[in-house]
Amino acid sequence: MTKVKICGLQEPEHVRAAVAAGADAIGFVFAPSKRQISIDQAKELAHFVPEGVLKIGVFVNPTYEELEETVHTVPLDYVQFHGHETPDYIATCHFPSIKALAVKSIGDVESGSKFNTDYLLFDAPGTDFQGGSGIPFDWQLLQGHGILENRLILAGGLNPTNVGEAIIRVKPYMVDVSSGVEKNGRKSNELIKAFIQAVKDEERL
Ligand SMILES: O=C(O)c1ccccc1NCC(=O)[C@H](O)[C@H](O)COP(=O)(O)O
Repeated sequence: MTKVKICGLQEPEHVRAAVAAGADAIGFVFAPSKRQISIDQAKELAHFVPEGVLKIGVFVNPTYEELEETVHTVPLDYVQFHGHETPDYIATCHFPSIKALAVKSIGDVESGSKFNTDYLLFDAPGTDFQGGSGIPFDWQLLQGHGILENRLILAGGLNPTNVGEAIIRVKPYMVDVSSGVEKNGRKSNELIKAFIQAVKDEERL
């Protein structure tokens, strides 16, 4: 089944809801964002994440010291690089990792081959590439990139209504959502449940 990452969680009730609904991964945003949390908050939230559900930290251009402290304190399973980090920088960090790339053209998709990370997350472009925009990009740009299949995480504007079609068209290893499971700027237990159910329903068809 396509794996699911619920990103930008800030409150215990939403972590619990995501885990109960069957999320495979939980994302904590440490980068400047309306969803940013501190290392101590993430450590508290991590108590609600059982073994087997991945804890992924989202960073934008972090220092090695910041990564090391966060990975060990929370603790995290993966580091998600969401800024302008170079392949060399990521390689020297030696953490299990995900590189996020903003997709405007086929060249952006192809640039993924430069990164020796565990996964590549393809997201919508922002103004200065950050994440959590809630805007989808042209999935057509990812079609036919089967070589990425087991490393491909699809993000950007997914929601309970469009995730089924996204899975059919892109066949990602994992789907990632943040805005699409929020109501009035806050995560919604109902939408988290609906999103994960929509992924499961797609697999049953
Ligand atoms: O979510 C944020 O606020 C954020 C801020 C800065 C860098 C990355 C951020 N999010 C990373 C994610 O993995 C999001 O889930 C991904 O961009 C998809 O977001 P959305 O389009 O809102 O579903």
